[in-house]
Amino acid sequence: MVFKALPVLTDYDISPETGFLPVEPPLEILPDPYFAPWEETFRCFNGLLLASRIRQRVHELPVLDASRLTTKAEQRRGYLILCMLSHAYVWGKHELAAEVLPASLAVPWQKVADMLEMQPILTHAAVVLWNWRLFNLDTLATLSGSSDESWFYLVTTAIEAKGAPVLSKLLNAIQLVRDDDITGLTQELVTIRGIIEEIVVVLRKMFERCDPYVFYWKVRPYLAGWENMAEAGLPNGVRYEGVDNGKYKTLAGGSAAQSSLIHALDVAFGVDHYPTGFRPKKPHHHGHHGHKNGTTVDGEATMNGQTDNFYNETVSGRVSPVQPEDTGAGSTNFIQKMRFYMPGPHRNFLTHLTEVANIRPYVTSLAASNRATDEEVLKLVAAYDECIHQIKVFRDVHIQMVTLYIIMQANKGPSISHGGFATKHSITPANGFSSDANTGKVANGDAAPPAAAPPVAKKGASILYPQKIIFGAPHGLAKKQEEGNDVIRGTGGTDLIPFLRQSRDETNESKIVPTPSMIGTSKSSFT
Ligand code: HEM
Repeated sequence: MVFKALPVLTDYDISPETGFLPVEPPLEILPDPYFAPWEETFRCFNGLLLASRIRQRVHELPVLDASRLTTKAEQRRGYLILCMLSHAYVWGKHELAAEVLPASLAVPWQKVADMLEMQPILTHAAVVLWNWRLFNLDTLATLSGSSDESWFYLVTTAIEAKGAPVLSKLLNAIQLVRDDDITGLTQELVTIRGIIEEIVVVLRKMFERCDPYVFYWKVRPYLAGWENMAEAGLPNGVRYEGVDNGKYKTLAGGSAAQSSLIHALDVAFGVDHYPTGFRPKKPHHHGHHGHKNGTTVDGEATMNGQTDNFYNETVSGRVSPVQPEDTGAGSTNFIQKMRFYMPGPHRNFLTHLTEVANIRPYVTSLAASNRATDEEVLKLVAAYDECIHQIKVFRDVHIQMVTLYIIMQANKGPSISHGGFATKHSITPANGFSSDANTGKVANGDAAPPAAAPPVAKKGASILYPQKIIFGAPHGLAKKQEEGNDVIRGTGGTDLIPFLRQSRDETNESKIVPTPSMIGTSKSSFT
């Protein structure tokens, strides 16, 4: 039998030791003095943001040529700087959201994103993979200047580090399936289960030092992208001056849903995800399966090893390199959409992994064969199911986290009526804050810098940071609580908690021997 070659991690910018994290700590400064204007602005951008001076400073920046960032490390540093400065610029502080991003940020941001095969928007890669230093593990940058934000990123970075060794083990497991080595595969799965368990231990650390209030009101607004952001004053997204003739871009904000690590687990274990509310009922796994031989890779487009392949838009299926158009309850699952925001080589790795993933069909076919009651097969099935169970536990804990950090904070409301953010009427020359949305004059009466009359949201946008009405928006799942209606809906028709629950349930239902979900599906458990 001819097998497709297994991916070699290093071909995809992945290290067997550090996984999707770079082996060397990210650069703390760009070595070429040409980029000093960026570094100098970056060094003090938290203070500039707090003083509503960041836009002014950006207007003074020259348009630098990002092609002078020659190494990967330099490109990642440049990308981090431009992500942070651009999100600070667009969302501002006590300012209306800016609808136009000046060329000094837009042009090099697009350029460096292209070099990294990414998008010009704040991503998991920017704030988690390339934003740390080894000083008891610390971040290089935060938007809010808070230790809570550092912790939020660092816990995620630590998950990437803890999970890194799993990647080689997943490839080993795939090889062991090809070798038809049941005992070896069982051992490998037991080790993998242990690693996923450790990931969950790290995940729980989020509760220790990231205050939900600070996260929700001070950090999350800045992670937002510009998709489904009409209520925040960006109905069409953001125009990047000097890029694509200034066409509007709508891009989702940063989310750990972009973590290639979690995607790799789903792909390797054949956990499929469907658009929210569109999920085929999985048939019982015992007694039948869709593959004659789980070790064959050719022709297994969906690799879930079942007969329910009628739905072909699964996450572990192929991923288009272009941005999926439908971001809501339509045909494209949100998790799949997140691959668009990963570094190119990592995204390509997941595609390759999809093509060779064979564990689930193999285990499924054995469980349905006349060897189903052999002790070694029973052990294998148990080991596989325990891996799935740990991924499901990860999602259980994650749902609790989202409930505490988002749903509960949104329900409670801010401790100061405007949540620390200005509404349009509070931005007047009298209060001394920043620019006037309608005239483009800065608050002290001086004319705005000529390069850019502050590009702001349209007249009439009255809510800058609409946490009070948007649930879940910053990661691209805008949620709007309809008046007189208890249901929290996403503007794309999706709903935050149902989406996460479905993802958790899809995991649980991937077990060969079904067990009920640990957390009930009743809505009341989360409200
Ligand atoms: C305070 C902590 C966290 C909050 C509030 C949070 C919030 C969210 C939200 C709102 C979503 C829905 C999709 C979106 O809007 O992006 C999501 C998805 C997701 N998050 Fe988190 N997250 C947190 C921490 C983490 C961490 C540390 C990880 C680890 C990698 C993680 C991994 C994921 C994944 C993989 C998804 C996709 C859904 C799934 O696979 O089931 N999250 N998160």
